[in-house]
Amino acid sequence: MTTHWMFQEAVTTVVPLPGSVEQALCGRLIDRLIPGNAPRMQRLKQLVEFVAPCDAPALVIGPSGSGKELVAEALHRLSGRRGEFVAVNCAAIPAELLEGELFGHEKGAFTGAERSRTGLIELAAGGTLFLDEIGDMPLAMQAKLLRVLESRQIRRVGGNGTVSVDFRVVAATHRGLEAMVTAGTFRADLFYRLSAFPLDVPALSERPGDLPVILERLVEDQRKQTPGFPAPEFDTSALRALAARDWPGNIRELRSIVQRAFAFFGGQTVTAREVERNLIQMQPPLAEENRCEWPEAPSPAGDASSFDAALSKGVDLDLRIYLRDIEVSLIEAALGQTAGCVTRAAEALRLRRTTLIEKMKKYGIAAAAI
Ligand SMILES: Nc1ncnc2c1ncn2[C@@H]1O[C@H](COP(=O)(O)OP(=O)(O)OP(=O)(O)O)[C@@H](O)[C@H]1O
Repeated sequence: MTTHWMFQEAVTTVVPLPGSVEQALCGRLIDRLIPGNAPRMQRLKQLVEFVAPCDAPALVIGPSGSGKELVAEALHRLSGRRGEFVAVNCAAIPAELLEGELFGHEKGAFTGAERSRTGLIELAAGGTLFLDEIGDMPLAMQAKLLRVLESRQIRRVGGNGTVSVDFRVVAATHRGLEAMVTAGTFRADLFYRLSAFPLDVPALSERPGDLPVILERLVEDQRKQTPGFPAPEFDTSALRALAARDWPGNIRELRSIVQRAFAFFGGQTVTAREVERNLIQMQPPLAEENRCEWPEAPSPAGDASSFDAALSKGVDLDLRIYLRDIEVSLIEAALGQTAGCVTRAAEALRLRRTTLIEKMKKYGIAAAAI
């Protein structure tokens, strides 16, 4: 990946391998590009595979940090387009400079334009222009973008002639564009032009079952970025604790947790206790702190001698987390015995069905996965 241009934070480019080559080498490419197999992700990935080869614009919608740019990159990688993936964050470029950035400018077009410059749209020729945070694009610029999408021609700022450019637009937003259209802050015609293929990326909390595979990818990414640093290992209690959270910052927030885990627990096992106390509440681990060695996922009857032994070793116990783990183990066991039938599992646990469903949602337990 190379970074160009004045607003380096706002613009990135990726040169792809032809999708078919990667696909042949490594199985289903989309699964490598976008980890996660929750039903909504499977549908999204199927759509991406269908939509990728088309030239029509696509609009990726979803909360901040949910992976919209990853989806846009996947569209590009699977498109077979030979050009670059040029990503522009519309919210990060001042409104008065956005036109020059996108369309380029001629020498002397404005004060300080000492030489002519190719715009980002031209840079994306034969490739994909990714317009992130499209909801932040000023209305005047929206009108110009629509004209370019219709005509496939651009005019550099201060230039006389037009240049034809073959590029594909993928836009993304975490905002409700339809509401913006109603409020008059987003052009209806551009909205309909961009949303030829709307692609909905779910929040991380809507797919807790995907957390382990996403976490694995984030750990792998971090390991590549910091070679030589031992990676932490998350045990099943840690995975449950993470899956039970809301994640308002989505995968970006989970990435920060992984970075903390590398700093605090490189080469060690992370349990639910470290997740809560150190990675979420940000208490630095103390060298002399005893780590919880309680047996994980205990049987309902428990084993009094193992508890006695653990207590006599002075093991620190977080009762809340421990009891939650017991609850999760029992729910999983009941669902396992009833082949995932929630009604019968609720009967076995003497819970109301709705209570069990609420608990399954809270802990990220999917009946189908049992
Ligand atoms: N399925 C996934 N598996 C692993 N990592 C992911 C996944 N989706 C996204 N990420 C990572 O999470 C981070 C945020 O993703 P991304 O930038 O695509 O989110 P976004 O929705 O475009 O955010 P924003 O709305 O702020 O632009 C990135 O580091 C990305 O690599």
